[in-house]
Amino acid sequence: MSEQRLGLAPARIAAHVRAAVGLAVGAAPGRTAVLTAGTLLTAALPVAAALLTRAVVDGLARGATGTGWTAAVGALAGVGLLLGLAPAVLAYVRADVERAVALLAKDRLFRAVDLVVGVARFEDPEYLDRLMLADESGGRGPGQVIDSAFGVFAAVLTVGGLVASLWTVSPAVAVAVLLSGLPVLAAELILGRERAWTEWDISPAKRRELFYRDMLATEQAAKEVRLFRLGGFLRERMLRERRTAQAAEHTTDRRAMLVQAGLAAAAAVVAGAALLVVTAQSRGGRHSVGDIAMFLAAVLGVQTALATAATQAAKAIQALLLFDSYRAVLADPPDLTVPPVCLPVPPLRTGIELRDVWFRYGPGHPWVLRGLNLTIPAGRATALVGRNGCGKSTLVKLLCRFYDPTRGAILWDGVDLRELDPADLRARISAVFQDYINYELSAAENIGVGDLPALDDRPRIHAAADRAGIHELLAALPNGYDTMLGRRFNAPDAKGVDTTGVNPSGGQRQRIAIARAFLRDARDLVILDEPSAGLDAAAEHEVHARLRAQRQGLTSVLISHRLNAIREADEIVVLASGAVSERGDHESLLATGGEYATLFALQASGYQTAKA
Ligand SMILES: Nc1ncnc2c1ncn2[C@@H]1O[C@H](COP(=O)(O)OP(=O)(O)OP(=O)(O)O)[C@@H](O)[C@H]1O
Repeated sequence: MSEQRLGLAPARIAAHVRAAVGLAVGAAPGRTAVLTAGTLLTAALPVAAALLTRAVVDGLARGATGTGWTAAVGALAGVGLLLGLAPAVLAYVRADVERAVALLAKDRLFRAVDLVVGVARFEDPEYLDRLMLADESGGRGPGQVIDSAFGVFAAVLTVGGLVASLWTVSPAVAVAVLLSGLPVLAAELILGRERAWTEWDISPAKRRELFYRDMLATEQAAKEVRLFRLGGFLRERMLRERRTAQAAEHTTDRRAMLVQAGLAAAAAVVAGAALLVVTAQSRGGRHSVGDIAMFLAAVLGVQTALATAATQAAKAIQALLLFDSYRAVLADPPDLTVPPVCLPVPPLRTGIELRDVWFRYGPGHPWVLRGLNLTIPAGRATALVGRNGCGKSTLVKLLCRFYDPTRGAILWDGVDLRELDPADLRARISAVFQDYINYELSAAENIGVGDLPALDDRPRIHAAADRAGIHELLAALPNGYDTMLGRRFNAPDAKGVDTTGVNPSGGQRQRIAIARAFLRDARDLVILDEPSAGLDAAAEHEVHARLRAQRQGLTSVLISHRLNAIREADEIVVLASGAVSERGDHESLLATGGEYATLFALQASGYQTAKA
């Protein structure tokens, strides 16, 4: 990923800082103000301590014990108290601001993700890497940027104050001590950038590690992992990714340690030399004891503050570079073009036309559809059949505008899908996809997510479940429709007692997915991509009877490898080599004696052999 490395143009940094401050102010304005004031106050404390130390020590040397001196002692004690209290209080406020910022950042990030129109972006490893970094840095990044910016600001104030105090003792020493801190600052900035690059570089390894981890510890994979004895293999792969990430981190840490140790030694030499110079001068009576005491406190303070400024600046740079991923995801251009003003999506009247549609999943991918021409007439059932991989599901994904055709067009009553609002278009479609989702939610929610406004509408949910032939089973679950489907999480029952969920069978899950689609009734287009593959023969018959009733008057696209299930479709379309190879109703296709007739005869003979 190194070619993707992020730059550090000042204008970009300024924009990121503004965005981070905007996030903090938006998330927690009052607490951000408290944090700002507190940080500035804390920055002034070391300077006050150094000046007060001089006053107290000089007073002592003069034998002064009056109210002025006592006040200075009291003030020094007060500053000491504040210096002790401030870190704890500021840490508390800072953590609070960071939590608020993390929440707002996550909200904004996943709103942006939700605005992605198609699905290709979720198949793009670069985007997924960036999203992972954005999620991580969006949470801690803005807080860290602000925190570090404050840290740098506070340290610069401290350094300024202390250097001014040093100047009164020895301008040359003040300049030398200040200059000795500059290499530290430069080195830390470079190290901060390297750390960000390292995080960027290891993000693919981290994502792969997460994948192996999921394989090792999720129910879906547990069966195959055990049967194939994959535990050791997957664990080794997971650790390999971890080792790769750790090796990169180790290299960066070692470089940081060497640079920091070298610079710390140089700073100590400068401090020692300065001390020699000033003590030599004080022998000549040029400096008071208080000057020396303040000088010692100031040299130490300047070096500590410079080191802090450098560390904070490095953290800020690191956070800014990672924050870049966050802002990049937020600013991503649309994946599919949507016109600024979309045409409304009217109810389907004549039909959907695929006109010379060519499609492949990317420039390096083979063509899936090659000049496909097809009309899906309104109010009729169209079945798509064809061998594995011939493009049936791809066609369905294009109808939902999850991708755009690479060439050609898809027209909804004559209007190109690209002219329509994708959300409006999808609101007119009901679908059971081949790879439907099993939500780790309650039974009612598993159906209700098909039409969110109906999430709490139990009569409608029950009716949809009934039509999918699953109502009785769901009603009889331990907590009825409130039973959790899936066993990953506990779910409290009506009395608040934690209960584990249930695991429906494959066919039952399929009926639940069908119920979800039924809940979206009154849609213009119903897509059923292999809706009955997991059902037994009796269930298949029953569900298809219900599907036919559901489809009546609606436009439907039905995909199935069980040709018996789609023989009653108004039109059967056979896809081969990315185009339509045959079309007609069941009888006419059988009469033609082509691919469909061959496949149908094969399946029928299979049933007859099984019967015999
Ligand atoms: N997201 C994707 N990225 C890249 N290639 C894909 C993607 N989805 C499908 N393909 C490829 O596109 C081709 C068509 O796949 P598609 O799923 O449309 O076939 P299908 O006719 O539905 O097959 P099946 O009968 O097995 O379900 C296949 O070669 C497949 O490998």
